Amino acid sequence: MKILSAQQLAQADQATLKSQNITSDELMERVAQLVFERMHQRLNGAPVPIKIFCGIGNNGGDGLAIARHMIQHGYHVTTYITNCSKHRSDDFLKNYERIKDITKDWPILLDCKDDIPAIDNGDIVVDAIFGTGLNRPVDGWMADLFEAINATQAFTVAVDMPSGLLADTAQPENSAIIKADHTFTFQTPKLSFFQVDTGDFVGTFEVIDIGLDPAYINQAQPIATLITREAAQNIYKPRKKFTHKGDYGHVVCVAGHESTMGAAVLCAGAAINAGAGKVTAYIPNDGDIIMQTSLPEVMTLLDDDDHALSDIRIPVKDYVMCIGPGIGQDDVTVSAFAKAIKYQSSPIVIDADGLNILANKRAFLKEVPAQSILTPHDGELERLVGKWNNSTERLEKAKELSKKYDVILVLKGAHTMTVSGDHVYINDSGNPGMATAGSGDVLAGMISSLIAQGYEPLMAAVFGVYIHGAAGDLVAQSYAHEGLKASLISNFIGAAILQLFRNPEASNS
Ligand SMILES: NC(=O)C1=CN([C@@H]2O[C@H](COP(=O)(O)OP(=O)(O)OC[C@H]3O[C@@H](n4cnc5c(N)ncnc54)[C@H](OP(=O)(O)O)[C@@H]3O)[C@@H](O)[C@H]2O)[C@@H](O)CC1
Ligand SMILES: Nc1ncnc2c1ncn2[C@@H]1O[C@H](COP(=O)(O)OP(=O)(O)O)[C@@H](O)[C@H]1O
Ligand SMILES: [K+]
Repeated sequence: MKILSAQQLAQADQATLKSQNITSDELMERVAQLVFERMHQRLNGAPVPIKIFCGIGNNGGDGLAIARHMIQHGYHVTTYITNCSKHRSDDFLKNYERIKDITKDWPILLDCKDDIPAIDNGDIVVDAIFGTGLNRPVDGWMADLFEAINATQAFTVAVDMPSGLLADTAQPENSAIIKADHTFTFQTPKLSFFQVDTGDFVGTFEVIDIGLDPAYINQAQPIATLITREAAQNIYKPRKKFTHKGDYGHVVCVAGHESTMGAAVLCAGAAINAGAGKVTAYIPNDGDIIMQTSLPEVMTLLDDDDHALSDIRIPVKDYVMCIGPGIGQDDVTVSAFAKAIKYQSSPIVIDADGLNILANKRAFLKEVPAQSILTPHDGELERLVGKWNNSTERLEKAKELSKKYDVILVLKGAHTMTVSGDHVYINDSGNPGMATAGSGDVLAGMISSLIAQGYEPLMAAVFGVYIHGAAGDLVAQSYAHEGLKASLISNFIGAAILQLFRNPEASNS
């Protein structure tokens, strides 16, 4: 699913008015009707007090139109206008008149801190103050109002976006933002919904298709793409009947150190579980028994050193290298790593200590083959690109690194972002149970496995990340977040691929 910028959405809005020959007021009415229907479906006429806060732009106009529908359906609605600017939009003013025609009274105007109404924990708050038109930080009494709303337990529903949140530009520190429990967002989700410093303000969210001009949406270059189940289905490559293991590639996992052989086992195991034809683990000599007893399907190549990797020689043709899980940073290993990546000419996957070595010895970055995949968590990313002040800057720094060295970055987190030049793919599967030791090793093995099977590196990363999260989601259904561990994610890779094509209704029955 495309993620468009606030500016693109405003253009889509204009294109829609033209192509569908409707007025902006009619579009606002359509939007309000769609939000109202969803709220009505859930509330089912409940006599709960609903407090709708409306700004004076089009987001406020939406709020007023939603309020009107709710009042007409017998809901207990109080409508407030936050009188925060002299510039009232035309469609706000039309809806301001219309609601008065129904209630025979004007909505309550809020002008200062003293006007902020009491909000009870049992109320429902609808936030229609600011949407994509926010153009400066919220301050003064409006910030006090946001704080008052956030301080209550009242269930808060945001219209299009939580007010105070920017859609796709850097959010200033300590911004006043309404913390929504649920957000009805229009046409496409916004980039800030997926960023670690802003995503929590959105609560759960629902994308409402408001019927914006398909021609505009189709040609628009998205600022990011959300990888949903449907997107993952389209990337999957089914196997052909007359094939053999040679068709599914060979992964060599260069991994492990005396106290971290588990990382090598997890990485190689995930490479096998994700479908590679053959997997070899290149490990310190003492790791042989551990690997061979843990994973009978995996072959081993042993380093001369018992405890660490000291000289990585791989006498095998045509393989995909995955290097880094649990290798440590002993001096011998750093030199061996440099030599190993220098001899690679096709894309490899670099994770964990492989990334830390690259951060310490930046000259090695030039030796990384084009289109290789680097899979940093935020600690590793910071070592590679330096500190950032906000998520927008984090993403910009990652794009720069990706372009400078022609590599693909998998920025791991709650919504893992795969960055290739200016293209960003945001993952929509996974859960907090996956924040557990070794789950990154599993991901690195999976992505290498997919490259070995013929997926282009970028698609291997995007699809691998999705299936990794989906496997984690299946594990969580039986083991809860707490019981989820890395080896279980690996064991559920096949189930996650099956689940991609299972009819969700059939699987519930
Ligand atoms: N495109 C679509 O798909 C569709 C969009 N639709 C809806 O329109 C929404 C966008 O509406 P919008 O452009 O009128 O902007 P909006 O968010 O109401 O805010 C602008 C107002 O706020 C003010 N203001 C801003 N910052 C402020 C601050 N910090 N503190 C105080 N004031 C501040 C600013 O005032 P000014 O800067 O002029 O003084 C201006 O008056 C969008 O989110 C969606 O809900 C649908 O109806 C149809 C389809
Ligand atoms: N809150 C979360 N929600 C979804 N996925 C998560 C969350 N936290 C971590 N993950 C995923 O778990 C994995 C953790 O990787 P990493 O930090 O490298 O672990 P390790 O180094 O222990 O192997 C990543 O794929 C990341 O996206
Ligand atoms: K809002």
